[in-house]
Amino acid sequence: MELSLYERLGGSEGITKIASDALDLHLKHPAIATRYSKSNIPELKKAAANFFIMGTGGPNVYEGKDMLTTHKGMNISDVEFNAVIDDILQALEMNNVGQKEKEEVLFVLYSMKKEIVAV
Ligand code: HEM
Repeated sequence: MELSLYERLGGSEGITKIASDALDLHLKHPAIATRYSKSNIPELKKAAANFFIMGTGGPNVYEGKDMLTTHKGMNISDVEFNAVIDDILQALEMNNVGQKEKEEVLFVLYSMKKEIVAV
């Protein structure tokens, strides 16, 4: 049987590193950096890691809000959504994640677009 995406991304440790790298890239990304100017970055990194741990088939450790509630009223654009996805793909590459796993993550991220953009 194939291992879960969670396991193939390096489990909780691997995903925590990927989420942290992705957030660091967001903070340097001109299209989206200001969105996080009031955020508690360590807390947000933890929430992002836990969300991905749960969403890839790991333990159910996420205690944050659902994606629609989180992003409602933020008026997020397509450009911003693409910027977030670019950063996450770059973080996956920085952590030597394989092509198949990158494609699976991209698919999961893209499927959440309708709960995030212009909601
Ligand atoms: C598939 C794409 C995305 C995913 C999976 C995602 C995921 C998350 C998660 C898990 C949280 C934490 C919620 C909580 O702690 O309750 C969050 C918060 C947030 N997200 Fe997203 N997000 C995505 C796209 C975006 C985009 C495109 C933007 C705008 C550039 C954005 C801006 C924010 C902001 C500003 C917060 C709140 C930060 C805070 O409370 O300090 N997100 N997101």
